[in-house]
Order: sequence, then C-alpha cells, then structure tokens
Amino acid sequence: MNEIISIQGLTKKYGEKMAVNKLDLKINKGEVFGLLGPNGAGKSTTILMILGLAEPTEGKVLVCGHNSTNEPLLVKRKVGYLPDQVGFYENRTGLENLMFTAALNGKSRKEGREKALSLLEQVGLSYAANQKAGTYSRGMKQRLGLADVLIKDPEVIILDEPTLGIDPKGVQELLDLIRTLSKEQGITVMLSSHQLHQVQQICDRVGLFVNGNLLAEGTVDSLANQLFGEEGHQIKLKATQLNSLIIEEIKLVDGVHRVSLDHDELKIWTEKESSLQHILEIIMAKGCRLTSVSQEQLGLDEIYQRYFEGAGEK
Ligand SMILES: Nc1ncnc2c1ncn2[C@@H]1O[C@H](COP(=O)(O)OP(=O)(O)OP(=O)(O)O)[C@@H](O)[C@H]1O
Repeated sequence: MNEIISIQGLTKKYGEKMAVNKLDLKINKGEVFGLLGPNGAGKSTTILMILGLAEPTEGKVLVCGHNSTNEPLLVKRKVGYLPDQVGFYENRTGLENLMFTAALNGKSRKEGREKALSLLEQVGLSYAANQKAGTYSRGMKQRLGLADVLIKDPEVIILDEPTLGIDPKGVQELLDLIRTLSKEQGITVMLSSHQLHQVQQICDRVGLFVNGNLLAEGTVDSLANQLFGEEGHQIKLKATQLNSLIIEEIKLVDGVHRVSLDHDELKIWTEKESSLQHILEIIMAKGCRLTSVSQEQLGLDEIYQRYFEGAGEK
C-alpha cells in the first residue's frame, strides 16, 4: 500500500477553540513529511489524533488502513512516536534502556540485545552503549530515542521537534539519520518543527499550519510558488546614488511587482529572473556604482516571516 497515513476532514475543537480545522492530508510510504507552524497552530493536536491519543471532533485518520480512533492499539503497533522530551531510565545504560523496550514489545532477551546493539550502531551510539542514559547529552538522548522508537520495527515514525536543543553538528547527524532511515528502509516519517532550514533539507513535502488550518502543502519549491505566485524571485542590490527616479524606472521593468529601498539596499520582487539584466542596465546608465547584487527564489524563511510570525498570538 502506497498511502500510509490518510487524514480526512479531521477536526478538533476544545470548547469554542478550533485546534484543527477540517484537515485533509495523505502521506505516502517512505515520505518524509514536515509539519510546520507557529506555537498553537495545531501540530501536536494533529499528531495526537494520528496516534489515537486524542479523539477527533469530526473526521478520521487511517494509519496503514487502521482507524486511529477505533483501533488505537493496531495503530500503535505500526507507529513509533518520539515526543519532544524523551524519557529514559537515567540509571540504566543506553543498551539496557533499549533492551527494556524490546522486552516490552515481546522480543526475547537475545533478540532484544542483538537488535539494540545493531540500532545503537546505526544511530552512532555504540561507544556509549554501556554508559548510563542520565549522562547522555540532549543530542545523544534524541538518537537513543530514535533507536528506542525503531526497536519495535515501526512502519511510521512521528517525531515532535526532534532537533530542539541540539548543537548544529548533532542536528545535521540526526537529520541525515532520519533521511537515511526513510530512504533505505522505506520508513515513513512525519516530523514537526519550527526549524525551517532543517525541514527544507530533509522533507519531501511540508504542510504549513496556521491557527488550525493547513495553509498550503507540497514541496518547498511548490509552496513558494503557491504562496508568492508572481513575486517568487527577489533581487537585492546595493549601489551608490540610488534615488526615487531610478526606483520608478525599475518598477516599469517587465515582471517587476514591488520595489523597496532600505538605506542603500534595493529589494525587488519579480516574477522573472530575466528582470535582473534590465535593472542593472538602468542602474549603470544612471552612473550609479554597484557594490553588491544577489538574486534568490523566495523560500521557507520568507514564507515563515509572511505567514507565521505573530500568527500564534491571534
Ligand atoms: N487539551 C487542550 N485543551 C484546550 N485547548 C487545547 C488543548 N490542547 C491544545 N489546545 C489548544 O489548541 C490549539 C492547538 O494546540 P497544539 O498544541 O496542537 O499546537 P502546536 O502547533 O502543536 O503548538 P506547539 O508548537 O506550541 O506545540 C492551541 O490554541 C492550544 O491552546
């Protein structure tokens, strides 16, 4: 089956508060899907409903064909969940913690130990296998958490803010690991995050949540197009002697939608990459000296600034 998670009209109201509003979403086998949004957007509530830990007000979730509300135990067998705060027995070693989870999931001691050692290697923690979990750094605990989730051979893993509080090197390692798991073992991954660059790096698709609504979903590139449409390219340039006449002339260039001057930096939003050449010709013809120029496709940062900032407080 290609479709692993199917969410249909999923709605959750807490009293008058609409936490999740008629969400429709399908996630395919082996995909890495990022749930993105500010605080209070509805990400955790969505995750809880997928796990069968919160009951929808309306709509339904199917995980591997099982209804999360009516068959939570069947869903639990398929899904590994890593919450943002992972709890371990601090006085037991990493290996012992994993073996404990393996035993809870019906594995024999021998099988559990073998699997635990292999997973510790996979997540890069072999060197700390016999170290008490209480002495692990946050990054190490997240990797142990991932091993703990994988020990029950899930088809889907759901990670809540997995990179929170980890140093940049640790973040990179963890993300690489998540991506590898998904691509090599066909595990479907859903992760929630505020870390836009990270999400951009590893997710096949992302969904943007604001105030319980899924604002847009798709690949990062398609999102930028969906949300910015005609203003998809941004040119930034610095030059001497820029003035309002030059700005008015640039506004007439084919494709240009908006121009702003902030100190000596000119920002131009355009639907065409080819506008740049024309703009440079105007600036040169006016005798300005160009000191820097860059052109970029609007991405997640701009999406975040425009759609997310402050949205959580509404
Ligand atoms: N048990 C609850 N009772 C009442 N309201 C709740 C409950 N859980 C969540 N909410 C509200 O539902 C909305 C969505 O919350 P949710 O925790 O799903 O957001 P989130 O996107 O996960 O945010 P965060 O990133 O802060 O975890 C918020 O307005 C929140 O206050």
